[in-house]
Amino acid sequence: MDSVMPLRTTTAATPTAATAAATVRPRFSFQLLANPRPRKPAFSLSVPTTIFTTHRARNLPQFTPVRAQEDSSAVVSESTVPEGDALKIKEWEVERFQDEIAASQGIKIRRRPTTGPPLHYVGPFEFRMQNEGNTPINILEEIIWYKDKEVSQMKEKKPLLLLKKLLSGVPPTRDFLGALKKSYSRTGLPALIAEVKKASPSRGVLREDFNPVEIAKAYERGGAACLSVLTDQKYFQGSFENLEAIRNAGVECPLLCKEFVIEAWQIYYARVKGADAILLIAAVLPNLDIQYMIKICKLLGLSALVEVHDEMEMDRVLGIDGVELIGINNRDLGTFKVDISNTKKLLEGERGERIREKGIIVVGESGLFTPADIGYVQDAGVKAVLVGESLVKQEDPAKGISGLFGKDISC
Ligand SMILES: O=C(O)c1ccccc1NCC(=O)[C@H](O)[C@H](O)COP(=O)(O)O
Repeated sequence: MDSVMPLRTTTAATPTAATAAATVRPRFSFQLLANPRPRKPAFSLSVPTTIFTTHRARNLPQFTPVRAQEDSSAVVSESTVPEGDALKIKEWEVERFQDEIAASQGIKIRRRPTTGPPLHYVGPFEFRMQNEGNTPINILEEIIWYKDKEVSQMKEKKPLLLLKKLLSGVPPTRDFLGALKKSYSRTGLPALIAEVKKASPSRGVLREDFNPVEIAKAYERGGAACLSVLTDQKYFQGSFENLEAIRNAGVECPLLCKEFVIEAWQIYYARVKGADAILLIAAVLPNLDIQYMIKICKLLGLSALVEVHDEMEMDRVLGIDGVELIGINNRDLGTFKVDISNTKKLLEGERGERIREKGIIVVGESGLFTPADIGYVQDAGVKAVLVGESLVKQEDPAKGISGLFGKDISC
C-alpha cells in the first residue's frame, strides 16, 4: 500500500503547555509516494508539523491511506472532515503537542497511548492512524497510562468544584519540610521518611500481614520524621483509604501522598484525603506542569517533593521556581535497576553547589538497607532519606529503623 509523507510544512513556534490548546495549527501537504514525480498538491490536513519529526523517530504512528479512489490528484481540504470527527482530531492534535513539549524536555514517558485521530475522510481518501505507539515503553509509562484512565473516572465522581468545597472541612496541613529539618538538627542524621508500602512492581508483595495504621504508628515510634503512603492501588496495593486512616488514627508525622500525579485535580484530592505533601515525578511532568503544580501545593499548604533520577531531570528541576525539596531516586523507574551511587553522582560538582546555594533539601530515595548506606548518602549531601522495603519487611518496623541507622533515633 502507498504511504504518505509531508511535502511542505509551515510551522508555528512550539507552544507552551499552557497555550497548546489555543495554538495556531500548522498545515501540511501530503503526496502519495507511489507517484515518483511530485504532482499537484494532493490534500491538506491540520496536523502539528512536529509529529512528523521527532514523533516519527519515537515510533509514533504515521498516516496511512487505507482506501484510495481513482483521482488521487484531486485537491481537497479539511472542510470535508465530518464535524464530530473534527473535534476528536483537534483533541488528538493537542495531545500530540503535549507529548511533543515533553519530548523536547527529554521526557520519554507519554501521557497516554497513541490512538490516532478517528477514521475520517479527506477528499477521495479515507485515513486512519496505524496504532504503532500503543505499547508502553516501560512500567512507568504503563502506570501513567492506567493512571490517566483512573483519574478521568475519579474526576467524574468527585469533580474539582466538589473537592474545593470539601477543603473548608479538612484540618490544616502539617509542615512536612519543617519536620525534616527539625529531625536533621535533632539527630545529626538524615531525617527519615518511612514508606507505608505493601507491594511494588519490582518486588511484588513485601508484607502479607499489612496493617497500614500499625506500620505507620511503629514508624512514628521508631523516630521517623515523616511518612510516605502509597496510594496507587493497581501497582502498589495502596489506597487513599490507607492515607485517610493513618491521618485519622492520630499519627502526627506529616504524610506524603505517594502517587503518580499527572493532573492538578489529584493534588486537591490528596489534600482532602489528609496529605501534607505530594510527589511530583520529573520523568513524567514537563517543567511548566511542575511549576504550576508547585503553586497549587503552596495554595493548599502542601509541600512538593520533586523527584529526579538523572542529571537532565535534576538540571530541569533546578531551573524551576519554588522547588524546595528534591528527591533523588536511586531506582530507575523504567528498568527497576537500583544504584545508590546515583545520589552521589547527582550531587557532585556544580549541581551540588547550586542546590546548597538555593537551600534545597535533598532526599535520597530507594535501595537503602544498612547504616553504611545511610552514611554514604549523607556524605553525598542528603538531609533526608525515603525508605520503604527495608523497613516494611521487618517484623517490628520501629526496631527496623534502629537497625537501619545503627542506633535508636527516636527521641
Ligand atoms: O518500587 C518500585 O518497584 C517502583 C516501580 C515503579 C515506579 C516506582 C516504584 N517505586 C517507588 C519508589 O521509588 C519507592 O517506593 C521508594 O523510593 C522506596 O524505595 P525502597 O526503599 O527501595 O522500597
